Amino acid sequence: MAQESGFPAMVNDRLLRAARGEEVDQVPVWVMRQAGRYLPEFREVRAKHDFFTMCQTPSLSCQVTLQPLNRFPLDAAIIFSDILVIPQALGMEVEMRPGEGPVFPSPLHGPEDLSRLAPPGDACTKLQYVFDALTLTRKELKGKATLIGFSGAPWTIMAYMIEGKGSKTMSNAKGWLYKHAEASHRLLKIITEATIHYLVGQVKAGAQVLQVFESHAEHLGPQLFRDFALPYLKQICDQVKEQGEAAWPPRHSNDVLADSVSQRGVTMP
Ligand SMILES: Cc1c2[nH]c(c1CCC(=O)O)Cc1[nH]c(c(CCC(=O)O)c1C)Cc1[nH]c(c(CCC(=O)O)c1C)Cc1[nH]c(c(C)c1CCC(=O)O)C2
Repeated sequence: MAQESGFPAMVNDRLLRAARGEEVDQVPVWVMRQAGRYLPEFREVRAKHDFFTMCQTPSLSCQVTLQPLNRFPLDAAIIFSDILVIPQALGMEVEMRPGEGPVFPSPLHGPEDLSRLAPPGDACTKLQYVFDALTLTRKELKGKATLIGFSGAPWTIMAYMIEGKGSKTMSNAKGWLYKHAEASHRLLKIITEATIHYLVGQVKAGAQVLQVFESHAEHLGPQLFRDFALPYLKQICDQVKEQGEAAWPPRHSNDVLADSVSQRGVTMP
């Protein structure tokens, strides 16, 4: 594990052990959105900085990632960032509006808008700040908890890029799947390629476990999910494992991945 050598030894590897199917003394615990507004110390930092400025500043990202661990005996830290940094790296503007959530001022209206996107291979060079935040946080954790990296899954990211904000029905994004199936696959491929580079970069930077959030899976029936979500999730799992192999002992986790890929929220040991 060449990339691992620069980091402190693990004092608590409960989550890593469980992810590999090994025995653990206790069930590992971490919390969805464990860094966030419920913490007064988070709100204090947030009052002074724009959301994406916090994501883009490794010292701030590290600080708020560690805040919940200072209060609770959690077994993992999930890096403070957002799934929408991928559309940003592809050249789209995203704002985090208080009380409203994420908003894209110029979402994708039709297939002709795909020409606005930056090449996916270049996207990661713009996300160096996430890699720096991961490396810093992994060191600061001093082995007391597992560091989790993450991304959104392609369909979920595509839906945001088209809807431009949260939506109860995702009707515009679903409309693309029917009206512009070929362009939908082109967009999903772009997001998939950027995401693979991004997740491999996260592993190299110090992430020990990856989560891929398919938060909008609920809007797809089984057939649409099989056509527009599953192949891209599988490609991400296969290629990240292949390319991240030097940083990742390839144990029996492939089977876990294959089985869990159809679930909402894929955890990659
Ligand atoms: C869909 C999605 C997003 N972001 C994320 C998902 C996938 C998980 C899920 O299904 O919920 C993932 C995410 N977003 C955030 C994290 C950080 C790590 C952690 O869990 O502690 C993670 C893992 C920070 C955040 N991301 C966001 C906040 C709150 C923003 C603020 O402080 O203003 C945090 C801490 C904002 C965000 N970001 C997103 C939405 C819809 C919102 C608005 C919701 C809200 O306002 O609570 C997009």
